[in-house]
Amino acid sequence: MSLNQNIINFIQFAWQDSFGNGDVNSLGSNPENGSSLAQSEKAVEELLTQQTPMLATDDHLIEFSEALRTVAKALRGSAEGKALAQAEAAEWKRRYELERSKNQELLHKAPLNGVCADESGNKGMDHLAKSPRRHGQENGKSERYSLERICSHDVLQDGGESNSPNGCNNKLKRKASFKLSWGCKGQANDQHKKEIVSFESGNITTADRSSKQISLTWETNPQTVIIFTKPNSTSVRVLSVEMVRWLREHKGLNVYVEPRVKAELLSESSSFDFVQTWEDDKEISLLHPKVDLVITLGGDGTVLWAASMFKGPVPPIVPFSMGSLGFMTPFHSEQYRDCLEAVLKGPISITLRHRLQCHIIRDKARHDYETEENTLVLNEVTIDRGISSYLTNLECYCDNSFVTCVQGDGLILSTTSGSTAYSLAAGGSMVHPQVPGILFTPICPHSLSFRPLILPDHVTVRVQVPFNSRSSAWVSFDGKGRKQLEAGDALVCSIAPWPVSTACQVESTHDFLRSIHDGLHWNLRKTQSSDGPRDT
Ligand SMILES: NC(=O)c1ccc[n+]([C@@H]2O[C@H](COP(=O)([O-])OP(=O)(O)OC[C@H]3O[C@@H](n4cnc5c(N)ncnc54)[C@H](O)[C@@H]3O)[C@@H](O)[C@H]2O)c1
Ligand SMILES: Nc1ncnc2c1ncn2[C@@H]1O[C@H](COP(=O)(O)OP(=O)(O)OP(=O)(O)O)[C@@H](O)[C@H]1O
Repeated sequence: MSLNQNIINFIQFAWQDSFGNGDVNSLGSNPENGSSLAQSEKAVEELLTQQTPMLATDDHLIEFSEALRTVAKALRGSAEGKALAQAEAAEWKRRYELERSKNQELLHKAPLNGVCADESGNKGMDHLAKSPRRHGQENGKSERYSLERICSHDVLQDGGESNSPNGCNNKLKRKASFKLSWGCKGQANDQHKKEIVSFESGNITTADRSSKQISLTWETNPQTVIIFTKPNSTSVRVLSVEMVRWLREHKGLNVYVEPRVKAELLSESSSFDFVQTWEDDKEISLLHPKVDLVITLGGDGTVLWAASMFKGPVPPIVPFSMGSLGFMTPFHSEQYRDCLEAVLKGPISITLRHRLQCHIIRDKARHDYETEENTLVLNEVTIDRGISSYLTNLECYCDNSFVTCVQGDGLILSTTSGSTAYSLAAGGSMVHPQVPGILFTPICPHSLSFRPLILPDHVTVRVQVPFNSRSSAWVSFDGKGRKQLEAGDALVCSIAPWPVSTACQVESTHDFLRSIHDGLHWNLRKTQSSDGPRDT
């Protein structure tokens, strides 16, 4: 094959892979393609090195070779990603086949063990009877019970009498207990740990695992509160003066406020010099261990603001509504005394709101230490086209699986708390804030079939601006702190280990429904009158 032919082949492969039919398997699963691509890429490199030195003025050639290098880099990245995903898929397939053949084997042996079919003639899970085994054995280190095995189909067979409804005397007594293990990210070094739950009777129920209404009970009295207030609002300013005084004089609490608010309070009266504040945002992140409660006076934006001040754990927030909408602010400011009395006494219902931790990885960063700091969001992280008039082109991956390519105005990765904010406006579902998950909502996708997704809470989502993108993209965090994403840069996002707990007026579900009824007038319609045509 001539070198020129090689270049043509290479460009064809590059074109197909980058802009072609979107078939993830097309390149990696065809070894011929892979090797021809590699040969062509090599040949192009050879050609480029064999070229007589180019004149500095030969701009087209320089541009062309740069473009080829970029394409080669993108191709290599994409092929590596695909290979990884395929290896993982192959491993799962192997495990599945192994499990299936083991089950088949047991199925054949089962009649000899006295296991019978159910009424439908099928053999349920119970036919996977094995030799007697005690629960204690599951704690052993044998490979069979390694934590990777997430469920046990095993049945204890201890020689007792059967109570089988179909009269089959199969000596099965009860199922074996087992454990399920969850991978979870630890705080230290982000190491993966396992959370293990035992199922004593061998029955999986969600009753103990589901996220229930959470109640907070103080074990010692709260002593320190921090108040965040919406700026430039006279009503907020008036209330903050009154509330700080009441908290000190009637409740004997230590009060922290923002430096701006301390100046406002001192301008009212010098008697407010007991109020504490901080110098810079770094200092406030150290306040967490001292503060028992956060109070916000404003709208949802003030709750977002308060949460953003805590880059790690966040004390419980009591949000007073002094804005127009107030999805996350159930408390009425007029009754602040009663509300705070109840909260300080406890117990209180809380909504545990998950946050997303977002991290930008720059293509030009060569070392781990060059990565940027994590940003935590309570509502969402948005990747959009900013001032560019081109479509955004965003490649999205969920763990190592390719999700899709977003071509449109952008993408919202939202928490369930944020599901009623920007994500809702872009067509995403409204989700109860205690449902753990990540909403994947496109903004004006240029495609008829791009419906929003909800992903489970354990995944890591990666959104990458491809090398062939016409423009850069912009990221914003809860509507703030815009950052540019250049071609090759990626945003990586997962559920953060530090949720935000907000106090409920009644309880989580009641408050959520109230906010969608009162705030959005959800499904408000005049009731149809009873007169008129009826089914006969
Ligand atoms: N098209 C849109 O709907 C759109 C566009 C940009 C930003 N936003 C939202 O605004 C948020 C920032 O809020 P802000 O107050 O700082 O800005 P803001 O002052 O521009 O207010 C945005 C509006 O969104 C409401 N809001 C915020 N969080 C909400 C939530 N979880 N559920 C329901 N409504 C919510 C606020 O009450 C406010 O009315 C962003 O996180 C984003 O979700 C929405
Ligand atoms: N303590 C604060 N310091 C600086 N900015 C703040 C603070 N609290 C709120 N903000 C900002 O002020 C803006 C408006 O706040 P907020 O949403 O609470 O009030 P609102 O707009 O009147 O309420 P609503 O959105 O319900 O109508 C938001 O952009 C928010 O980020």
